[in-house]
Parts: sequence; C-alpha cells; structure tokens
Amino acid sequence: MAILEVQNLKFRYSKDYIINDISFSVEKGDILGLVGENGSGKTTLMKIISGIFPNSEGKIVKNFSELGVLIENPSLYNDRTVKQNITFFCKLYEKGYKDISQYQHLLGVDNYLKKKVSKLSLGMRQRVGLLIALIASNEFILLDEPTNGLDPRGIKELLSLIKVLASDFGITFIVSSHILQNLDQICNNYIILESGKLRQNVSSEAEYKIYIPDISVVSLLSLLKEKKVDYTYTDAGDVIVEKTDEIERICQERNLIFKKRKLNLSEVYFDDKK
Ligand SMILES: Nc1ncnc2c1ncn2[C@@H]1O[C@H](COP(=O)(O)OP(=O)(O)OP(=O)(O)O)[C@@H](O)[C@H]1O
Repeated sequence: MAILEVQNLKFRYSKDYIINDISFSVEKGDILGLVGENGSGKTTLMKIISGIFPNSEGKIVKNFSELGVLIENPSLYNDRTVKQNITFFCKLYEKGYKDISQYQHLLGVDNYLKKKVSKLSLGMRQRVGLLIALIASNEFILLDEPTNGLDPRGIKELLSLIKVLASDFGITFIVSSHILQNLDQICNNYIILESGKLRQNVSSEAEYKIYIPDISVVSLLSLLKEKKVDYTYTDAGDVIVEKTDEIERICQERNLIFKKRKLNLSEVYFDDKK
C-alpha cells in the first residue's frame, strides 16, 4: 500500500493554479526526488501535503500517522542551545529523549549539544532541522531543498544520512531540489514539476519521445540504475545516456520507443496514454 497517494491535486493562491492537476504516489521506504526549477511549485506541494495549506482540490490519501517536515529554514530557537531545542521539540511531539538518541548520534548532533543554535554552521543547522523532523516522525519526512547553501562535502554528508535513514530505519522521504544531480545520489524515484504540472504528455512535435505505457510517472534514471546502464552529466546537470544495445534492449523490454542517438533525460517526455 502506498504511504501517500496524491490524485488530481490542484492549488491556487489567487487566480492561477500553482499546482495544476498532479497525481503520484509514494511507497513506504521510498526516497522520492521532487525536482523542478525555482518557482515550479515544490514548496507549495510540500506545504499542501503537510497540511499547511488545507484548501487544495483533488484527493490526498495519507497512510501514515505522523509527518516530519523541514520546509525552508528549520524553525529553531536561536538563543537556546541545541539540547534545549531538542528537549523542547521532544515535549512538543510527546517523544522521549531516549527514543531519538540513536538519530542524534547518527546525525552527529551529539557533538554540539551545548552550542547555541545561533552559533551553528549551516550544515550543523540542517542536521538539527532533520533531527527535529525525526522527532516529529520516524515514518515519513518531507525535506524542502535540504542541501541549499551547503558546500559539496556538506551536501554529500547530508544525502548519505538521508539514505541511511531510509535503508536502515525504513523512513520514507520526499526530498526536493532544483538540481537533479544532487538527488540522483539517493533517490529511487523522481517526479519532475514544471510550472505546477508533472512533466508528461508534452508536445507531440518533440524531436524524440519515450512512451511509457503502464505507469504515469516513471523515473528513467531509476530504471537505468536498476539495469546498471552508465550515464553521465553535463555541466548543467542534465543526464546523458548513449544509445547502446543495452538501452535498446531496455526500451524493447519496457515497450519504450525513442528516437535520437543521445537522450537527454532532463528533456525526456513521458506519455502514459500510449
Ligand atoms: N504566498 C504566496 N502567494 C502567492 N503566490 C505564491 C506564494 N508562495 C509562492 N507563490 C508562487 O507560487 C509559485 C510556486 O512557488 P514555490 O515556492 O512553491 O516554488 P518552488 O519550486 O518551491 O521554488 P523555489 O525552488 O524557488 O523554492 C511561484 O510562482 C511563487 O511565486
């Protein structure tokens, strides 16, 4: 059973729909990448799922009891120590401090419990934010652009922690980023938002297409990974895969059709109606 099912979701702040008829589901233990340019609606979508914006149209089926969120900057008490913040949030979410000590240790927050939050580096702050999300729920967590502002090492460390939390503790995540390349290290599935819509059923005049008959939103990246097909990135973060026998075989197996020697996955078009 999916932990989250979103069906025909729509949302508008005023006249225009910012989220425009999107459907997808998240399975337990997934790390779902939510990719999209600035302004494409990632934060809005997370706020709808977390209930901050209750007045959306469509259907959201939630098969979880608690949700942890880290949307925009972590809301922490800056003039208090890390430990004081943790204790406060444990009380707020009615969790025992003992219950979260394994996460505190894993995230390395043990090392700066006595520091005031105002004195933390961005990387430390994000870890404390993630820990607070874990206090709220060790079931399902939404992370909005958690790698923003971190240096490459900080990004790598944070992403590998998310991966461990999913693989070793069975925690489900939706993680957003405007950089596909960041998420590729950890996600097993993706949705791509473009002006509030999921990227699919795009122009029939496109030079090439991939038709995916049985699923509405598919990550070709996960498929390529699963099949151990090599791919590379351009500087812009696009993913390039050479058309090889293996790719052709995958396409045949999955009844996918494409034309073009090089596929640029950030320009892949999905069509579930074929
Ligand atoms: N409170 C608001 N009132 C009106 N419009 C808003 C509000 N918040 C966001 N928007 C608009 O909704 C659209 C989607 O914004 P959103 O913040 O969800 O995108 P995003 O993909 O998270 O972008 P970013 O990567 O820059 O955070 C944008 O056009 C934005 O201007």
